[in-house]
Amino acid sequence: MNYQWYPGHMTKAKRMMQEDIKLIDLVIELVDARVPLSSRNPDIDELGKNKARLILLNKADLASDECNALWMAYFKTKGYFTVKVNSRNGSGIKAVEGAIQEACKEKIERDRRRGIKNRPVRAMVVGIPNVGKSTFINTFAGKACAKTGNKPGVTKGKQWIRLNKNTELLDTPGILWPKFEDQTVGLHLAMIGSIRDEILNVDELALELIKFLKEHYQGCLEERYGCSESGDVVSVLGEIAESRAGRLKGNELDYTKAAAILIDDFRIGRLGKITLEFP
Ligand SMILES: Nc1nc2c(ncn2[C@@H]2O[C@H](COP(=O)(O)OP(=O)(O)OP(=O)(O)O)[C@@H](O)[C@H]2O)c(=O)[nH]1
Repeated sequence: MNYQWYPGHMTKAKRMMQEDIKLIDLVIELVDARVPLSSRNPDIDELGKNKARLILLNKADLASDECNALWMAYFKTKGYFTVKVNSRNGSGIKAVEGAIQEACKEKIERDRRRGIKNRPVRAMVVGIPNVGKSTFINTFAGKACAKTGNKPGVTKGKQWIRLNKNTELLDTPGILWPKFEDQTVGLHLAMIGSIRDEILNVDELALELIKFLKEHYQGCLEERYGCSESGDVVSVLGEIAESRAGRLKGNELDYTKAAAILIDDFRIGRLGKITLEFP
């Protein structure tokens, strides 16, 4: 689902997050491994202060392995526990359990000192639209997905998923709005598909993507479309149109269709594992 954010939506989302965050020990923040900076929400550090934090580089299957490693190291230096995952097929998911325990070590230790035994860690998943929150929750909860029902003393209507004897997860993720002010951020979010396509100029997006790929992932357009990559961005798009999009009336090249094909191929990983941002 795609969202359009208005000030009212943002205020409401923030209020809901503030409510939910009171109930938990750990914030599990999903970012898109292809755009780890742009897919972070500007307010999450403030909202999640005093909480244990875990960052998941989701959709790691679509991002460059080398960049995934660099981003993991980057977030580590910033003091976050980080795991790369593919929520769709479950790879990396096992490591999340260990990371949760690591990230909540202090809390577990504190409980132990106070003589509190077996109080599970409570966590919630947060992230911008389309980053994979529901997919992650479903995969992570897996078959063990036994909803615990409303708990007395906890806000009415909250459902907790008991993951194991140590961990409970709020079943509804916190939806965070993305940053908008920065043009590059907008562009990157558009490329990965987290901004409504109706409000985008797909041709422009495709030209920007071609420019980026020519510079950082040489050969990937050639491999996919058999185009030369040596010309300017418009002529590369023209070559893609030539080979993939068919002709318009009057024998004109269909640039818009070519642009849509290119963007789609990128989003589902047909151009290879591509990261758009570097630490
Ligand atoms: N390749 C790949 N696709 C993923 C992964 N995780 C989620 N997806 C896909 O990304 C899309 C969005 O996933 P959702 O789980 O609906 O994302 P969400 O964050 O809950 O989205 P909203 O409900 O819009 O907030 C779906 O098409 C998923 O199949 C992943 O790790 N790898």
